[in-house]
Amino acid sequence: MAEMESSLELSSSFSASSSLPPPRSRIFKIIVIGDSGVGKTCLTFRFCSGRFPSKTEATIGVDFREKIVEIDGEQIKIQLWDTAGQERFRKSMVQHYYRNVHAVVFVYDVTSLSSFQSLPTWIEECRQHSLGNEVPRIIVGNKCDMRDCVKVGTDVAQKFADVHGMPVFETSAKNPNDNDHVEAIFMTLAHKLKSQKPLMLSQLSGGDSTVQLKPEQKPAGVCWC
Ligand SMILES: Nc1nc2c(ncn2[C@@H]2O[C@H](COP(=O)(O)OP(=O)(O)OP(=O)(O)O)[C@@H](O)[C@H]2O)c(=O)[nH]1
Repeated sequence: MAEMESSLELSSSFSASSSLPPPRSRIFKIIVIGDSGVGKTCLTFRFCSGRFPSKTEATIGVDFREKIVEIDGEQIKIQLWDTAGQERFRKSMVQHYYRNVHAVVFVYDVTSLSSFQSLPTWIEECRQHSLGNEVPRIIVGNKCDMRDCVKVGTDVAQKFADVHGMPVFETSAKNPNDNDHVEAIFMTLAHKLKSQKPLMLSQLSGGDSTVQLKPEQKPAGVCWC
C-alpha cells in the first residue's frame, strides 16, 4: 500500500540538503514484491524514514523510496521500488519496474499462509523477467510483532528458502525495536550488491539520511550461497 505522507517526506529531505554539492553515487535498484497487504510499503518506509507509516493505501502500479547509505566509505543510493500486490494495479506497470533491477526482496506476512504460498508465483514472475539465481534475492517474513497469529513457522520458511537458494529474514515493520533489523536486512543486500559488480553511476539530486551499518547490526546467520 502506498504511504500517504511519502511525497512530503521526500520533498522535505531533499530541500534540507539542497545546499550541499551533489555527490556522485552508485544506485542500487531493489524491487520489493509480494501479495497485497503483506507490508511492502511499511517495510520500505521503515527503512527509508525510520518509522512506521500512520496510514497506507493500496499501491497503484509502483512507488519508490530512496535512502543514501555509506558502505566502506562510498555513498550509495538505495532505491526501493514498492510494487502493487493487487493484480489489477500491476498489469500495465510490470514491464517497467522489472527493468534494470539489481536485487529482489520477496515479502510474505507471517500471519498469512496464503501470502507465503504465493511466493512461488512471485519467484516465477521474476524468473520470467530474467531475475533468477544470478540476481541477489531475499525473502522477508513481515509482521512478526503479531506473535499470537503466526501461521508460517520459521522452520517452514527456512526450508522453502533453502530450496530456492535464498536467505530468509523475519521482522516487523511495525515494531520500533525491529528498526535496526529492517535496516540491517536492506543493508545486507546492499553490501552483497556492492561486493558483486560495478553498477551505474548517477548524479544525485539531493540526499536523505546517511547511515553506516555497524558490524553488530548485520543479521546473524545470513547465508548467500
Ligand atoms: N502488525 C503489523 N502490521 C503491519 C506491519 N507491516 C504492515 N502492517 C499493516 O498491514 C497493512 C498493509 O501494509 P502495507 O505496507 O500497506 O502493505 P503492502 O504490501 O504495501 O500492500 P499493497 O500496496 O496492496 O501491495 C497496513 O494496515 C499496515 O499497517 C507489521 O510489521 N506489523
